[in-house]
Amino acid sequence: CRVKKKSSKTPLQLLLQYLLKIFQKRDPNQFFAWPVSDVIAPGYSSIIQHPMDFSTMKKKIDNKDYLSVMDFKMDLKLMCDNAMTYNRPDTVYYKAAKKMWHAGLKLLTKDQILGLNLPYL
Ligand SMILES: COc1ccc(C(=O)NC2CCC2)cc1-c1cc(C(C)=O)n2cccnc12
Repeated sequence: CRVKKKSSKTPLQLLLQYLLKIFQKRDPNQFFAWPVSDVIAPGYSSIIQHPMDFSTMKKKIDNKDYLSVMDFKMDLKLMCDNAMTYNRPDTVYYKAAKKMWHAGLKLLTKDQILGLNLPYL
């Protein structure tokens, strides 16, 4: 008999998936979509100790690694801080990270989240 794969998501997973999509839309060039490699960014892995990107955040949502929106917000900040550490202020990556973090600060507040019209809130 076929074992039914349990794919139902918890309310937190549904919320974080929704929030992740909002931030990914703000990265049309997909600079934050995948881990940064040493090939495209020389010396990256020796400068950045804790890399983070949207694909890793997606995996963490699916693995239920995030216990709160705050955990998710910390990884968004880590991703942006990494980009503002490795890249100089005049680069597209630094500027994109700065904008991304400001968007994160504005959206990831209790009022903003409770104000989202989501069925599971
Ligand atoms: C997954 O990361 C990437 C993926 C694609 C690109 C990319 O399309 N770059 C083109 C725009 C001018 C070359 C850049 C990056 C990229 C992100 C980053 C970050 C986030 O630091 N980065 C730093 C130095 C050089 N390249 C990058």
